[in-house]
Amino acid sequence: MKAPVRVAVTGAAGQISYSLLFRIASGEMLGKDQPVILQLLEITPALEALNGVAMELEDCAFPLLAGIVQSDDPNVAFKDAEYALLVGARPRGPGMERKDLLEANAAIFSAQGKALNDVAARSVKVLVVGNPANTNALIAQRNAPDLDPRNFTAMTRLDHNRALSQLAGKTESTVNDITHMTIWGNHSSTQYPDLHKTQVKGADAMGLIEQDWFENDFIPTVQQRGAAIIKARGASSAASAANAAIDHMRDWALGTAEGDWTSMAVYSDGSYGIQEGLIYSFPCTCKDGDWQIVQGVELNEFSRAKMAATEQELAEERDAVAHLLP
Ligand SMILES: NC(=O)c1ccc[n+]([C@@H]2O[C@H](COP(=O)([O-])OP(=O)(O)OC[C@H]3O[C@@H](n4cnc5c(N)ncnc54)[C@H](O)[C@@H]3O)[C@@H](O)[C@H]2O)c1
Ligand SMILES: O=C(O)C[C@H](O)C(=O)O
Repeated sequence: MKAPVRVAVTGAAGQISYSLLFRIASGEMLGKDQPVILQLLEITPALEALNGVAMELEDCAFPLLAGIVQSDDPNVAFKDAEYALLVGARPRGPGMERKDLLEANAAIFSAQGKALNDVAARSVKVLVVGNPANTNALIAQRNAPDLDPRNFTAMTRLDHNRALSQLAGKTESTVNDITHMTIWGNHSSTQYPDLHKTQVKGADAMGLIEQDWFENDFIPTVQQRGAAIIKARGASSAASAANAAIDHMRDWALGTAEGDWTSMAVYSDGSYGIQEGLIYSFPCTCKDGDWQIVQGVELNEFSRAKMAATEQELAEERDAVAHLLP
């Protein structure tokens, strides 16, 4: 049996975590041979609820669950963590503007970035789920100067999975038939779900669908799917978000499928002309615990314009919190 690894999860008493933690503990994220110690962070008023979740985790008697730490102190929850899933965030309140939301979360993610910098494993793999996820990841990264910026990622895997299902439905295929899906940019309604390299049973997806469906149905459906779930459920997506977080971390740790890629919001190195330092979603492959941005994807004018629009939004989000960035 391998030695246990420490997996920190924030917002651990929330809706996403209620699905996520049980799947991490059962080995779905890091493999059925990898014991885990869960290090759970919550705000002080939620510690009692968190204790209830911890009791349920115990009651599952997961063979791979080697320990549970509960805390309201990021320096405790992130201590020696090799994986950190930052799920907890301040939700948008009544009358709150996007800028207010950015600022409220900037406080949380700068404190958590500092704590990761001080106490986490040097190779810690950080996934930010809490919204606005890309900019929260940027804030955490900028507050962790001793860690490699490549350690910080944000989640667009839910958008990627949504896009797979929409295309499978349209082409009367299954998600297993589809490869090379790409989400570019921000996890927001400006994201660009791109089918120009996507294949369905080895055939070009764009040859199987109409341009009108791509532009006026597929793209807005994927962009607006989070809002559609909120409208239908009266609460934001939770189980599907947890599932995407598992997929993102599993691929990062254990590798993407041979010959395919996934979508991850990662530290831009200037690839495809995207401003360096933004946390932008690109097509990525993962191997040996590391990710690479897929190079050489050809882009037409339509794609370039969509990619620039979502880049612009991320630059504006960064600028709105610039006074809080070190
Ligand atoms: N990236 C994505 O694809 C995606 C998808 C769905 C939801 N989300 C986002 O994920 C976040 C969590 O969603 P949820 O449904 O679990 O929300 P939730 O409100 O049920 O849970 C959030 C939890 O975070 C905790 N929390 C708040 N501030 C904290 C802090 N400073 N430290 C630790 N914990 C803190 C809260 O007490 C709460 O228990 C939201 O921001 C949501 O918008 C992102
Ligand atoms: O859109 C939201 O606010 C929720 C979440 O980010 C989602 O994509 O489901």
